[in-house]
Amino acid sequence: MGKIKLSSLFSSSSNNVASTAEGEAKDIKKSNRRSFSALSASLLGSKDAETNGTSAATSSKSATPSVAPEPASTSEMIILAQKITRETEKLEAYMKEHNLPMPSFDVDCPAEFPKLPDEIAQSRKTIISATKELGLLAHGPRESVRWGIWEFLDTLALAAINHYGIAKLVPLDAPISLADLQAKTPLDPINLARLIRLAITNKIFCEPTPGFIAHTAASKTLAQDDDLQAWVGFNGEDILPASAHVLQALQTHPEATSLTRTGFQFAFNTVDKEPMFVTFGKDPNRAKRMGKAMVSLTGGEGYEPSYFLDVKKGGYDFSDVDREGGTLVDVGGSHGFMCVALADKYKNMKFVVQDLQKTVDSAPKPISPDPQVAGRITLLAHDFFTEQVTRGADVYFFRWIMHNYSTPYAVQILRNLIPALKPGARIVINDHCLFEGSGLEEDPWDEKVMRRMDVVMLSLLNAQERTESEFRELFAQAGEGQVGGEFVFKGVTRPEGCRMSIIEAVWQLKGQQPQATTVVEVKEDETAADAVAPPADEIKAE
Ligand SMILES: C[S@@+](CC[C@H](N)C(=O)[O-])C[C@H]1O[C@@H](n2cnc3c(N)ncnc32)[C@H](O)[C@@H]1O
Repeated sequence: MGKIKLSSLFSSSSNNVASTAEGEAKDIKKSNRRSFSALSASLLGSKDAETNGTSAATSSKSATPSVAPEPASTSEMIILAQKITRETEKLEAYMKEHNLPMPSFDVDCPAEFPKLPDEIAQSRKTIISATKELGLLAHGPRESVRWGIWEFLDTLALAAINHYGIAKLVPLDAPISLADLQAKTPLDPINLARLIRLAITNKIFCEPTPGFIAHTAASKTLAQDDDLQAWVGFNGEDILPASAHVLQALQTHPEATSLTRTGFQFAFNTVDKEPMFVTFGKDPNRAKRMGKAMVSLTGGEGYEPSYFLDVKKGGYDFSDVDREGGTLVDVGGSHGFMCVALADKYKNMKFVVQDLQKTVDSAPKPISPDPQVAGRITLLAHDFFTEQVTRGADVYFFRWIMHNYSTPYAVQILRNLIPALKPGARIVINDHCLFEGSGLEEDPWDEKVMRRMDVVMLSLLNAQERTESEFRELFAQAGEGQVGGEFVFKGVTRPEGCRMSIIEAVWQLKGQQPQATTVVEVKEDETAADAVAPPADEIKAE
């Protein structure tokens, strides 16, 4: 199967939804954040959740299962338990057949699953989501709410363990007494023991005999993986305090669009002073931790750049641009790793990686050991809150950019492209794209990750993940008032197995079909460091 066209998954009522939503959007033009989710949820109805690994039994009474329905007398718990057994047997059979180590909490268990074929990967996802659902049912409504709210305490314990480097202090091959471990940390014995014992309830460390701590697979992985430590540190010490202050931020500034009035600023006393990225820019250790955390995230399952490249599985096909020797601009492209991967695959295209001066300066030089690749990639300092300087390119690419900004900022970023756009220029966004409503079409585990990411974006940046309608609306707002041209929204696709979607629009002259020309004028070269406007700490978009 190739690309999944998200809009094609909707029933015929989706057209009504889109037009109703557009109508609604016009009515609320003053509103900065537009969500069509509630509207869509009621109109769209539920899809066949079973095909996506969702529990049809618990997701929606009206879902149409693709397999024969279970007898009416079978409880939801039994349906889930049977599903868990069925999918676990499939996973186990595959692991046995391929001589792979069985998952275990044992210290010697590998840190992650090997790459699994699609069907077995789906079994694994189903096990993850169905066990969660079964657990919730077994808790019952009141108890699941009562104790669900305490999940932040698990985060706190892990954050503290990570902060004091405790995983690295526990020997890999033998238990250590709590007294000996305590001697290596500034924590007192009671606090050390209580934090570790809470972590143990999540299979992070174990206590084989009372008072002696040893590694499990998870604690050993934490001890050995620097990027994972950074991920836990960034989440535990930046995101956790920021999210704890979101309510305060929302009560004070309910519009929640400014980069300097987020939970992050309330947590770190920088309200109305500076956005998070500026705070990090002043603290190299914190900035480095966030950078490494991003490496951990983007190298993780479902986010690898290879998804974008693999055309057979729904990645983006640039062969036509390549044939013409066209140019792609990676806006906010960091150190250019996506362009290196693309240049490796497409041998004629040219690439411009744009980022802030500091990031450009710290990029590896040469950008690739292969001169054929490096020779076609230009690094350019450019602030995307100023007018685009690379004019006439074929593609403007934004990966993990739009979700960092609330609508006024995201619209400004798109508007800044307009003076540079030739007819037919493509704007390709690589970001999460949420399903409308409560995501019944989404794999439940992916839905959980994306919804959590959405709230992380709120906590740090007053930003958001978006649905297809919301992306469409971004382009509509960015094109408003333009006389000559317009953004034509092409839609959303999603590579198989990937959490990120590909959202595309084309710039075309009003009333004309897109033309494909490939004249590229790069106005500045990589040595033009002084051509960069100072980074816009805060734009005046509201
Ligand atoms: C979340 S990262 C995404 C990086 C890369 N596109 C990727 O896929 O990993 C956001 C990037 O935007 C850059 N950035 C932030 N503000 C910027 C601005 N005003 N102009 C240009 N780049 C900016 C950051 O330096 C960072 O590299």
